[in-house]
Amino acid sequence: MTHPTPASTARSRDGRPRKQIHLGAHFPGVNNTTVWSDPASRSQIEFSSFEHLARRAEEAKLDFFFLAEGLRLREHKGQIHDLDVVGRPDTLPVLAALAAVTDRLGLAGTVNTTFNEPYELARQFASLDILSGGRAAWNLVTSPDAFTGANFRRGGFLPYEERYERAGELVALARQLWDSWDDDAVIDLVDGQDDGTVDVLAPGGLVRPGGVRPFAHRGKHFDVSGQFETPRGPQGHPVLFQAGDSVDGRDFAAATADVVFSAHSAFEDGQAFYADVKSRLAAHGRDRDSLKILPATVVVLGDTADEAAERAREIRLQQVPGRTAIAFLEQVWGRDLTAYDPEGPLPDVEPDLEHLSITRGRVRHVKDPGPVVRAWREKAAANGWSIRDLVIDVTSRGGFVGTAQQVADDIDRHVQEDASDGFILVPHLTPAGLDDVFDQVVPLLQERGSFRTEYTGTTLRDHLGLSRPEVGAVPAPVGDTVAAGASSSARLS
Ligand SMILES: Cc1cc2nc3c(=O)[nH]c(=O)nc-3n(C[C@H](O)[C@H](O)[C@H](O)COP(=O)(O)O)c2cc1C
Repeated sequence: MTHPTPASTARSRDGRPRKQIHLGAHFPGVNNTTVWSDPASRSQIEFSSFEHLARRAEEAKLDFFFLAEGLRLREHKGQIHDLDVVGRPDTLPVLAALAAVTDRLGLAGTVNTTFNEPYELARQFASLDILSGGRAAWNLVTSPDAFTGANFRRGGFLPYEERYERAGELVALARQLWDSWDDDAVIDLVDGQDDGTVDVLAPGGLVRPGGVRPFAHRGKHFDVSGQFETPRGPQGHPVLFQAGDSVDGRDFAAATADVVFSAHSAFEDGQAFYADVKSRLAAHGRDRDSLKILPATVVVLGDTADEAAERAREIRLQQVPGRTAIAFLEQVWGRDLTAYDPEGPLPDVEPDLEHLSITRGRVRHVKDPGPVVRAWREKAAANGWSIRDLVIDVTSRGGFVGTAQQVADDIDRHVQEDASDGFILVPHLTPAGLDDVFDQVVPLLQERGSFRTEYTGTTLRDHLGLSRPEVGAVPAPVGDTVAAGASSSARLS
């Protein structure tokens, strides 16, 4: 099922061939991971910011650039949440623009499966794959909340338990659309020769008889039929990422995804998640290497371990100023806590169960705050912590903190010992926050033979060691799928 990952003869400590590390560069969204108040931070919306991170990631030979998505401005107590930056552009135009200024870097975009239609998404990602020469990836997310859904044309939200059902039908349908074109469907008009190669990018004009087939599908969530407009991309199907953590999410990943974007970056937690998700693959007839698991992580470097730890502490203090700490507690307490001093003890009032959705849009709501509040009070009392100290602790994302050598050792250990297949690196500063990782840590990973020194392929599937799907190799969507029999030999318009 998979290509061998780029060759290295080096072996890991237990004698297995050394696994090759996969690395992505995450362009932060509008949350407080980036210290927006730092003078070194730039715009979250100007193209130069995206371009900086993408160019530097490509120079460091990373696998891909990664964009998250938020579809509605967050609100807090009825107001736009503006403690961090507000507003961001749509994912796909940004990636298309980056395709023009990069050459090999994969371009991964998060796009929701609940609010969009399969034809639109299949066409957009096939187009990105074509424009980028085979570098497109789609991170499938399923957030179904009504607050976000109200922005969409059908008020388009779903019952929570149906989100993966719709996602599964949508992706299977997208694959059917991508497969409705043969790789060599277009006859090259320049030389008119049938040389049997993938001719998607040739200046074609004639469709080979039978090379493009109509589709028709009637299922629970979609009832569509027609002909797909966009030729099959260089990768056949864009690489599919999945981000979702529940049992349903893990099964969906095992059935569907090429990459899982996870939050399990700590070593033991990572190993448990890795074993769990990989063990689900066999039931879908897939081998372990056909799915890569890449947790998000942050890296803080220093000349000594102590210096790095000190810097990490400073970054956390910048990420969680007093007002942010209070706003975070208000999400759990469901009430206004602005009268409390963030440098003082936790609020003595109890949570207001009537108003738990005080914050709306891409946040996790605590269903029963009682046990959470009790545990936090105990933790704060035991450590002598203020509100701000506690919020810094409970919102910590862990990550790698140390000298470049220590961080390289640690990243490699996680990969060689199956806590992950690599990482999606999240910077503290936008857009230059990963420059020191590229300059100092990546060369050490390269020296030990765990990370490529040159790209050996042209597509993201090549970088990740993933096979290129053949036409028709994946199952049809659940529902009535009309076999794509009748052929089209019409001239392309
Ligand atoms: C690491 C990670 C990153 C995510 N990134 C996004 C995102 O950028 N946009 C979004 O709408 N949802 C995002 N999600 C939310 C998931 O798509 C999903 O809606 C959520 O995790 C609930 O699904 P689950 O119950 O299977 O975990 C992310 C989830 C995880 C675990």
